[in-house]
Amino acid sequence: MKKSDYLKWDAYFMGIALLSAERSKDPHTSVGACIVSEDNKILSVGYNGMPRGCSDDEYPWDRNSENELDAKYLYVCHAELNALLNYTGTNMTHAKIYTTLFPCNECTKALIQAGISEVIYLCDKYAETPSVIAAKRMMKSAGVRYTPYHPANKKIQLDL
Ligand SMILES: O=c1ccn([C@H]2C[C@H](O)[C@@H](COP(=O)(O)O)O2)c(=O)[nH]1
Ligand SMILES: [Zn+2]
Repeated sequence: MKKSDYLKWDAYFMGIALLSAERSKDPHTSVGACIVSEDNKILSVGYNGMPRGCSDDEYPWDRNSENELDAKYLYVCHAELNALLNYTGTNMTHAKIYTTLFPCNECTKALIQAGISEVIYLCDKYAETPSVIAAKRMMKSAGVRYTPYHPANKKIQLDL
């Protein structure tokens, strides 16, 4: 008889998003994303980080700074956008994205334009912000479903 405690698709893909988030250098919020085709093939992954050529050590990771130029927000490339940009194929129509944080309005615009049809998210801690409210509005208009991830109550320990 086959084993029954194998990793189900949703947990597998959210697990990959969580593992990708571990690559982030953001000390406050690490985000990971995994884009999956409708037939459950992984198309791309991403995490939030500084753009290529912009050193993690030189650019700021602060949240609040008197000068906007000394905070991370103007520079950091979001996980969902990185996942889109890391895709080397040609067709994302009907693909899903698993993300550890609900996408902001800017990522949402790009996800919609790329043809993503569903967003599965782990955390929605910025739900009350205009960015996420606008993101949900656009997703509704564009027919992009957004679904909270239902925890599988499965613990995986990786000894790396
Ligand atoms: O759609 C999103 C929204 C945010 N992020 C990243 C951008 C930042 O690195 C963090 C948010 O930092 P806070 O300190 O929690 O404000 O999350 C993202 O990747 N995708
Ligand atoms: Zn974003």
